[in-house]
Amino acid sequence: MEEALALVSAPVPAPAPGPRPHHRAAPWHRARDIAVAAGKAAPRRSHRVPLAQALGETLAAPLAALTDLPSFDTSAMDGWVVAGPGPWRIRGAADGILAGHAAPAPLADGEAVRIATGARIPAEATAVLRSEHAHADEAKALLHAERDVVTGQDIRPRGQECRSGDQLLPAAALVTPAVLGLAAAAGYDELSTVPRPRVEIFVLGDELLAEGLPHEGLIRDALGPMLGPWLRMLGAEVVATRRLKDDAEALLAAVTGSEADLVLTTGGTAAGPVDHVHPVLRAMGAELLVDGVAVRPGHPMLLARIAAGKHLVGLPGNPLAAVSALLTLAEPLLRELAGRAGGAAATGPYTAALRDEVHGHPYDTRLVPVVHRGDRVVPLHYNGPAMLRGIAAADGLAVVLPGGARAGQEVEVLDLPWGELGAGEGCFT
Ligand SMILES: Nc1nc2c(c(=O)[nH]1)N[C@H]1C(S)=C(S)[C@@H](COP(=O)(O)OP(=O)(O)OC[C@H]3O[C@@H](n4cnc5c(N)ncnc54)[C@H](O)[C@@H]3O)O[C@H]1N2
Ligand code: MOO
Repeated sequence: MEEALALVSAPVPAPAPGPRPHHRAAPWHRARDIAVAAGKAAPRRSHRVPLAQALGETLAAPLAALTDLPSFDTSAMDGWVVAGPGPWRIRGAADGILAGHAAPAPLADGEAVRIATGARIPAEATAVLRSEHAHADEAKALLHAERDVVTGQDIRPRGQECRSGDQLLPAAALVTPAVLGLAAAAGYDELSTVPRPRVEIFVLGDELLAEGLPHEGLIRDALGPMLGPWLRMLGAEVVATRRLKDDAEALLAAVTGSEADLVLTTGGTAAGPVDHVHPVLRAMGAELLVDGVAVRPGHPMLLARIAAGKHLVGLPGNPLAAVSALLTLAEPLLRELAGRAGGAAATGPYTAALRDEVHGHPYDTRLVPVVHRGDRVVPLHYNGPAMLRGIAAADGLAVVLPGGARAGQEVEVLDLPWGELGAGEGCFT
């Protein structure tokens, strides 16, 4: 302890004695708004990447078609392409016209030729007959239709889906596998996207073990294995997750040396003798944008601007408090930095009715793990600040305002990024 206090004293200023005053705690919605504003104020970035690397990023500019789609009149079916009314004289080679072939010779009125799905329609053709709706006579000279033929049937005209230059998707659209397919069809080899924000994670704590069972006051690090994958699901590139001892000098060196857009620290946010995050931020001359939030769990969370366009989010060490801070401060900031805020992926919070009553905190907002069941959300037990058992069975966090919420009351819900995978039936409710 002596040693730890000595380390904090020079050159990093020691924390103020006694508990940190709470007058600076921002209301929960205000804290999120500040995180959004911090993200919006950061410089916009974009890069050009091959299609395969763009997955999960957002479009930096609208996606305009580089070609008509389809780029030529094309057959929608395997069968016969005909000109004029039938019956038709069967023309030419047995194979007919195949997809990928050069322009076929024009059809004369009264002619039919075999055609494959996706093949180019010859000039003067009027319709395509599916093979199952037509038959040739025994001599294979004449083709007869087996049902009425409508002009233009089963021909996809050039430009049916889009014309070259048409806007296919707006800027900020999330690049999904379907978007990669559309971009390729529309002629793109590369896309201009917003790069994933780079995040570096520093997990603080002398008491943390990287493997094995807890023993002699040491506990497993629950945040290192959780945060990287979670941040990737939020669209971040995690450059590293490093465990640091409770050492102010080491933390200062790590934070100042980081090239990430967002540094995440875990632990050390409170006012204990080895809680070095505040003193390190002071030593760096960082600007504290949020210093405590009126939310349970996680109230010592903080957000600081540590350099132009670079931020630090301090997550409290209690694991559920860290999740609360991740979703309160890091998620909205990253959504802005990743350019996801304006796109269709930005569904934002919504409301749902609680199945059961949730007791409130007298002054602070509570974030409570819930799981969707039908049109209701069920609050989960094991939601204490040090517990992950509730959140591990959850697919959302309910925002319970001071005073609590009755059964049946609508509350705001923050989806967890794996919600669509579905949470298993838990025995926790
Ligand atoms: N005097 C006060 N003490 C505390 C206050 C306060 O307002 N005044 N707030 C409490 C609250 S609320 C929280 S939350 C914690 C926040 O603590 P820190 O951010 O400083 O975190 P630590 O003290 O380092 O750790 C707290 C707790 O979490 C465990 N921990 C830390 N890292 C991990 C990890 N990676 N995996 C699993 N568990 C972790 C650590 O062992 C502690 O048990 O402060 C309260 N105190
Ligand atoms: O933020 Mo603390 O999690 O209330 O224990």
